Amino acid sequence: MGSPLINLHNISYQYEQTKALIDINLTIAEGDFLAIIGPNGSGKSTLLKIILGLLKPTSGEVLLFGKPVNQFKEKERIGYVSQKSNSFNTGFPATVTEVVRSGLVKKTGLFHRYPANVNKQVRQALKSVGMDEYSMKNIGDLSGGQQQRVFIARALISNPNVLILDEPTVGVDSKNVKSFYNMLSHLNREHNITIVLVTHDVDAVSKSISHVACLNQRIHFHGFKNEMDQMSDEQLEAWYGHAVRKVDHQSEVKS
Ligand SMILES: Nc1ncnc2c1ncn2[C@@H]1O[C@H](COP(=O)(O)OP(=O)(O)OP(=O)(O)O)[C@@H](O)[C@H]1O
Repeated sequence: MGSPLINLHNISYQYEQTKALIDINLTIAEGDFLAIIGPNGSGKSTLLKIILGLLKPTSGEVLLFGKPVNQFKEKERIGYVSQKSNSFNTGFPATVTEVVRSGLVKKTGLFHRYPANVNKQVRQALKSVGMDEYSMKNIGDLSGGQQQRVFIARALISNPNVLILDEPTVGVDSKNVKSFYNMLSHLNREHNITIVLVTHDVDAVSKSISHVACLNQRIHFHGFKNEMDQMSDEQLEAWYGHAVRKVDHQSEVKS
């Protein structure tokens, strides 16, 4: 196991009326590709916001690279692509290059100059998501999946160690979901980027991930993805809140 990059200790979170998270303990290590899965309203987005320091837990502690989240200053080490990235105003006349370059703003500040090698950095980021041929296109002229790749390139331009994605395949048509997850797998394996994502595509994502966390207010399972198959029906029911039936897609295809 790689060194721990994100540690959550006894995290709980309460919105005014709703208990969203209860006593979450989770360690994400260098090199992990973790999918957080769970039914609607199970606290997935809340958990990501707590990791990113956008919400302060009601109780518990978050450590990023060994430091408490409020003392962690190297924000560029964690890239984030929110669920709403591709609801960006696509009528806005920005090229793919401009969108990716804007990922450096948090590093340079609004009124600072971009570094001299910015064009090379943009090219590398676009290449790593398979979009280098689209650099001069208008972002509004791309498909949902292509736009999402550009937003990932924007997150990658500051060379993060960790990439956090909230439902990145919303807006990606089903035939492109597989190649989208292959691209994330490539970033994880070849560029050594630790990936944490929230998704509902349990089946499509399962070929790419190393770990899975099943969340429904509490963590009902966290471990290697092949161990998830050993969850008992009782554990599955407790997780989902109602009876669930396991479907083996492999045997469905064979029979
Ligand atoms: N800003 C908020 N104010 C009050 N309650 C909220 C707020 N955001 C989320 N909640 C509630 O907290 C719970 C967890 O919500 P969260 O968005 O984290 O779930 P989720 O698993 O990401 O859901 P989905 O899969 O539907 O996106 C839900 O019951 C939700 O209604």
